[in-house]
This record gives sequence, C-alpha cells and structure tokens, in this order.
Amino acid sequence: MLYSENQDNVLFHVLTLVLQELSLLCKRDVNGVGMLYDLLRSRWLQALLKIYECLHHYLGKRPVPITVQACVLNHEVVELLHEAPQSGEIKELRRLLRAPHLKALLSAHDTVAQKDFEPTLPPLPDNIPENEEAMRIVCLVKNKQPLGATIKRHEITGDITVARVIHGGLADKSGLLYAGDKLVEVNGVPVEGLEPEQVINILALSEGTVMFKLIPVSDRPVSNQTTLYMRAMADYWPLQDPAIPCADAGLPFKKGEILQIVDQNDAFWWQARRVSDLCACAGLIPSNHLLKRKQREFWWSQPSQPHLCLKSEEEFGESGQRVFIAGFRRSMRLCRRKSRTNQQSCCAQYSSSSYSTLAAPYEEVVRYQRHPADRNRLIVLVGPAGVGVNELRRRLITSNPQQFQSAVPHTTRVQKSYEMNGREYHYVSKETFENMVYTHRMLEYREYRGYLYGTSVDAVRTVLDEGKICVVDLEPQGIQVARTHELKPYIIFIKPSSISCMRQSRKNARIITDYYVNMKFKEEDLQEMEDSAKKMEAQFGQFFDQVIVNDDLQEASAQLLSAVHRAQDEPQWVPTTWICSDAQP
Ligand SMILES: Nc1ncnc2c1ncn2[C@@H]1O[C@H](COP(=O)(O)OP(=O)(O)OP(=O)(O)O)[C@@H](O)[C@H]1O
Repeated sequence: MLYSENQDNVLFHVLTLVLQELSLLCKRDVNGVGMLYDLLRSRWLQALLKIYECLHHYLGKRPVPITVQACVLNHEVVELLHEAPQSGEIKELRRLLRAPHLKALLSAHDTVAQKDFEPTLPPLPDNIPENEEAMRIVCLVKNKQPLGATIKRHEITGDITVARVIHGGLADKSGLLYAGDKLVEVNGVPVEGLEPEQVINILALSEGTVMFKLIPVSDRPVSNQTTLYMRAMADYWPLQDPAIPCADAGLPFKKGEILQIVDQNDAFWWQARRVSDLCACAGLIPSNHLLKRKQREFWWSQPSQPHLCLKSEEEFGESGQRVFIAGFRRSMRLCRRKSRTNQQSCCAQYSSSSYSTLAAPYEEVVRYQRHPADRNRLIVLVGPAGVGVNELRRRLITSNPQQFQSAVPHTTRVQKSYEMNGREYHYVSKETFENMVYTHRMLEYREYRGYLYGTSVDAVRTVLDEGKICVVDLEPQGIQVARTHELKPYIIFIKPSSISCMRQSRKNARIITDYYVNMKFKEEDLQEMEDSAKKMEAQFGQFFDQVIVNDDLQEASAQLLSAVHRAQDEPQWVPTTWICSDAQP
C-alpha cells in the first residue's frame, strides 16, 4: 500500500526507485524516457510531493496532547537527572522541573488532556428509508439554556417550520438550523399534525441532547444585515404582548435604552440586544412599523390626555449677585392657585406636540464624542417646579462663570430703569418676537400678563460662540425643539427625592414666587412635585441623558458638574441625524 498513516515519505521512496529505473533506461536511450526522467526530477514536482507528504502526515490528526501524563513524565525526567553528573546546569534544571508553578501547570494540562469535550451523541437511527436523502439529522446539546429558535405552522401546508433563529442562541451558534427548515421529527416523535405548542412542549421536556430530523430549506436566507443602534422611545413588555410570536424570546426594554439591532429581515419582528448587555443572546422586538401601529392603537384607546399646564412666570433677575444669571423660571404652584381664581391663562405654547414622540418608536443613534475644537453641547435642565433646577443652575454657573453661562431671554415687556438690555432680557417688539416664533428661532416661549417671554436659539448660540457651556432650563415640551444637529443638547432631568426625604431636606427651603415670598413647602407642594416628576418621566424620559436626584444639594451639585463635563468630554449616544454632515436640524 502506498498511503498508510505510519509510513512516512513512502511516495518519495517510490519516486526515488522509479528515477533509478529510468536512469538505467536513459542510458539505453529508449524513446521518451529522457523527457519522463526530467519531469520526475523537476524541482516543482518534488516540492509538490513534499507538500503532499506533509499534509498527508497531519491528515486525520487532532490537536491532542502528546501525552496525557505530563506529571509522570516530569517526575521521571527529574529522577533521571538525579542520576546524571550534578553540574550547575543540571541542578538548575532539576530545580525548575520541581518548581510548584510548573507542577501546577502540568497537572492542569493532564486534567484537560484526559477530558473528553465532545458530547456523546446518540447513534443515528439505522432504519432511515431510502427516499429520505434530503433529510438532515441535527443533534444539539442543551445546557438548560433555550434552543434560540422559534417555530411556526405553515398556514396552507400545515408544516411545522423553523420561523427564526435567534442571534447568539444555541441554534445560531451550532450553524445547523435555519429559518425555513421543515421539522419532521423531534426526539424521534413525528411532528406531523402537531400544534407548534405541542412541539415546544416536547422540546421543553427534553434535557441534554435534542435530535431534529428535518428537511433543509432550499433557499437559505443570505444575511446582509448591518448592525444598527436605536434609542427606544417607548417601553415594551413582551409578556404583555399577545401578538409576539414567542413571548419567551422577547426582549423587554424601557424608553431611553439603547438597543443594538442585529436582524431586520422580518418586517414585523426585529432581533436586538441591549447595549448594556451585548454578550446576551438577542431577543425579539417589534419593528419600527409594528411598534408605531401599536402606539397608535394604544393612544386612541386611552381617554383624552389633558394638556400639561406647566407654568407662567414674571421676569426674574438676581441683580444683587456678583454673577448675573438671566432666566425666567419661577415657581408655578402658587401662581396656578391664584390663576385658577383669576381665570388667567397659564398654558405654555409650544411649537411641537407630544404626539410627535409617538410618531417615532425608535430613534437611530450613534456614539458621538465632541471634538475639542467643536462648540460645546448645550446643557438643558428639566424638572418639576420647585425641585431645585434654578438653584442647581445658579450654583453651577457661579462655580465658574468663565465656563458656564445661561442664555439671556427675550421679552416684549418694557425695560425697567435698573435693567440693562441684553443682561436681564433682550427687549424686543411684539412683531419681532412673533417673527422669531414663526421662523422657529425660539426654543420655548409663553405669554404672561399680556407680554411674551422666551429663550431664543440665537441667545444660546451667542454663549456657545464664546466657547462657554450654555446651561438653560426648559419645560419638557421644549426638549424636542432644542434637539438639533447644531445644539446637540445634553438633557439632564432633576428628579425630586421621596416625599419623606424632601420633608427633611426642604425644611428650611422657600418657594420663590411673585405672589408670596418666603413661602415654606407644604405637603401638597411636595406631592405635586412628585406627581409632576412622574408625568415628565413617563412622557419625556426617553430624551433624558442623565437623571439627578436632588436630595442633598451639595451632592446633586457635584453630580451636575460631573455630568456636564461628561457631556462635553466623553462619548455619548446621539441621534444619527446630528452627525451626518448634511443633516438638517
Ligand atoms: N436639595 C435641596 N435641599 C434643600 N433645599 C433645596 C434643594 N434644592 C432646592 N432647594 C430650595 O428649594 C427652593 C426652590 O428651588 P428652585 O427655585 O431652584 O426650584 P425650581 O426647580 O427652579 O422651581 P421653580 O421653577 O418653581 O423656581 C429654593 O429655596 C432652593 O434653595
């Protein structure tokens, strides 16, 4: 036999003999022998044969250890060295071979070498009929984890097929099951006529090895998916969704969470992971289209949503301070109580409605790191009235007025004698103000006592152009107006602590309003703050980049400072449209 596992260089040996024979024939000058002799002697043929011999040598060899008893071998070597002449080198070698770390390493090697990591698979059934060549037998070893595949019944043929294979799951990793494969048997049980739930039951009861007999799908789907990242703009609970094909395979998520979308092949059900848990197996989530439809259905099934009446204000200036901080936030609680009796309008007017939130269940995002030469990101503080937004903003700005500044608001009211145009407010005519509103140059605005007040994009831009960090506070409805490619706002939600904590921390705090000064926080104020915070989180939580609980003022101020720096200096998820060079605001 020419080719045998334990006969090395056999081919070479034979070739040498042939060449010897030919050389004799050459001398006798037989026709064509010279050419054959040259061919067999050529270097390229010799090289090819050498490669062949090498490959053949390793054919069928598995990368197993040379010995499974390295410890014994080591011991024997040490003993032999003991008998050898005791030169310095021999002594050193003996010391090395007896060192505990080497012994531990060899012991670990032996343990691994003796283990059989191949699962023991059951023998193939020997009664497979001849007409079943197209079938495939797939054995998967389950280690308590789910199989990572869903099945469905074909509406017309009634066949049970693999509906989808979940990315990162057992079936996916095996590379043996594909969407569209038709199941014939599961663990020897024919699935014909069974409901998908019955098949799932068979699978659920099986432990260890699961054997599928299946007819492979003829056109295996080619995966040309690119990985996308989406911010969830709504909550989703698969266990409460009767429409999900397999609730256990669903991925629950909360608004604001960033999801890695790994499969969008299905128009209705995508596969995704949370970026906070990328090692996990993917789960099913409703596609953009499907979630939008669900949101609409939910929206219309709800009783009409009351419009959030937030606050009105009067001018606000802290001229007594060394650092002048412009802004017009002022507590609404007492204003509102008074306004109810006076029938004053206190509804804010905004250019975007909250319904537009519902229009986008997901927002595509990318990781963005501000370049040091770029303008700073706008910092937006949001929170219920009285929670301490002003206090925290004031503390931040006074801590470093060279770095932090607020935007000077615009107003149509008359300038007071002690005020300076461009310091407390920009004083403009009603026509100019309205023109700014119509041309979308106001982040937010409102009317109070017949005058208009608002924060303009221009005022923010002025601060940013000076290389400073602009810090504004907005009503939550203003967030979407501020979310532009140009301003790239970082939204920080200031959240009240629990009512019991606030009873303590707000003991000496005072509500600042136009009607009463030095008003202490009452129980109903704290309750109102908590309710308002809950509503804000429920409606706008998806936009919050950071949440700071304002319990201890010092601590909250420190958290705000580090959040503001993080926003400027560390990578953050932002909408893809902010980064595209041709993006529109
Ligand atoms: N963590 C805190 N502990 C104690 N007092 C606080 C804390 N945060 C804020 N305060 C105090 O609560 C009062 C209201 O705070 P602030 O005016 O900043 O609220 P606001 O959120 O801006 O609300 P508004 O818009 O109603 O003015 C102030 O007297 C402030 O000093």
